[in-house]
Amino acid sequence: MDAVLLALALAVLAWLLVIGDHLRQRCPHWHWYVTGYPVAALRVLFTWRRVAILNDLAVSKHPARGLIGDLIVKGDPLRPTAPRISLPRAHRLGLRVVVRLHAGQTAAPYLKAADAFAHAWKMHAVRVTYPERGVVVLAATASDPLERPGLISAPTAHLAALVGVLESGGAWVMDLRLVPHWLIAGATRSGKSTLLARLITQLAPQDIALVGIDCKGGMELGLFARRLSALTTCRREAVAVLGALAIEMRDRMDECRTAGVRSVWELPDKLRPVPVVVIVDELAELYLSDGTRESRAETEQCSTLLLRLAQLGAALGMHLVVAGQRVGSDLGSGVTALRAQLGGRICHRVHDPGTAEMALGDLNKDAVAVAQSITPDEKGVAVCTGPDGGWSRARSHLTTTEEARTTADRHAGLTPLLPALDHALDALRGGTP
Ligand SMILES: Nc1ncnc2c1ncn2[C@@H]1O[C@H](COP(=O)(O)OP(=O)(O)OP(=O)(O)O)[C@@H](O)[C@H]1O
Repeated sequence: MDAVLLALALAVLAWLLVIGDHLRQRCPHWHWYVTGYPVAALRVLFTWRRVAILNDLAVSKHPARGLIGDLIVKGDPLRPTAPRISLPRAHRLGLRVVVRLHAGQTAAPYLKAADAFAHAWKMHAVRVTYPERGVVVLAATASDPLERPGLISAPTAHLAALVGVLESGGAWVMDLRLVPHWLIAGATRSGKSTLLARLITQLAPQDIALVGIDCKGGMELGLFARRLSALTTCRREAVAVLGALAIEMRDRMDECRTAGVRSVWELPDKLRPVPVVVIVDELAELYLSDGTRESRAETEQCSTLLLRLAQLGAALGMHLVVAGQRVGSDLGSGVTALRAQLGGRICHRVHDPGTAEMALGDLNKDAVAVAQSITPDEKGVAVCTGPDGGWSRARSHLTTTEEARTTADRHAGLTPLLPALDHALDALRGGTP
């Protein structure tokens, strides 16, 4: 009987070796379950104590000093006990271990040891989370799931955009009903415009007015002009359009007050005004002043109007998606105040630590470190926040400019008219108001 079992095991092993490569390429998840996970799980179990001791996670049940005859002996206690861990449980992309902390231990040394875990277990990365006091979860991924992310689908909802894949393999959705305003940071060539293009392709078929503020002369958002209800290409125009939007907000407030409701979402469908999503590309252009009085006045107006939009817009169906290379506090206190109102954060690779700190620092210090470790090769990779306050690495779906423009053109007929914005722009450009 034993001989039969041994022969069977050898046959399965041989079969796995033969189809190993094929399985790895065609079904990486199955390859991981069958060959990677058992080895990695054993590695975790066998190395846990040593890794825990090396990283000061093990403690001794005995005091650090003892009595030998009449002598008190002090020193590092021998045989420290590692915290208890669960059996590693496999998931699609790696494994997960639950650690029960020793009494008085916090998650901080585990966060510091994340790289050591990944090294000892030969995994791509280990993420440490602490769902409750006394418990830490170590989620290890075998390879970078964002290296070659597949296309993923998710149920569509109004004002929600499926923009990419999360590190967990789930859908990365920017849902503006759940998180009304977003900040997207990233150095040049990090993937901001691709993400905005993806966002626009996802919102274009919906009953939404899109307003573009692109002070790079409209080079980026101009491609989608046919689906935009208004497009501004310089700061003066931005001030005019933001001013018109502030008036629109006041009108919406009046409508809500008259109907006795607290937000436009409580209005009957017939009366509900169309949601407006204002997309700003290169935020710094709105805040940088050349020192002249006119320019300073414009930046102050922009700052105040954007802040008002972010503060009051959510209940009035007005949303803000702001992208920029630099969003550091050096741009002025207005940017810091605006950031506090932008609940959704996305940080691609950045040049300066100040921008990563500005994008994620007030939410999670670990997220800042992960954002700073994104390399120039990882285009479209970002750290993003979720509606539950958590964060994750993610990668946007590569959307070519051509694809985004074609989609915007295809849905040009859905572009809602916002006459107040047109009038403001016409008045500024010297056209007929
Ligand atoms: N998710 C992605 N997957 C693969 N490649 C991507 C992804 N996102 C962006 N890229 C590639 O990275 C390059 C730069 O992207 P993009 O133009 O979006 O960067 P950017 O941050 O907007 O740069 P800039 O500030 O200079 O406009 C492009 O060639 C694009 O094809």
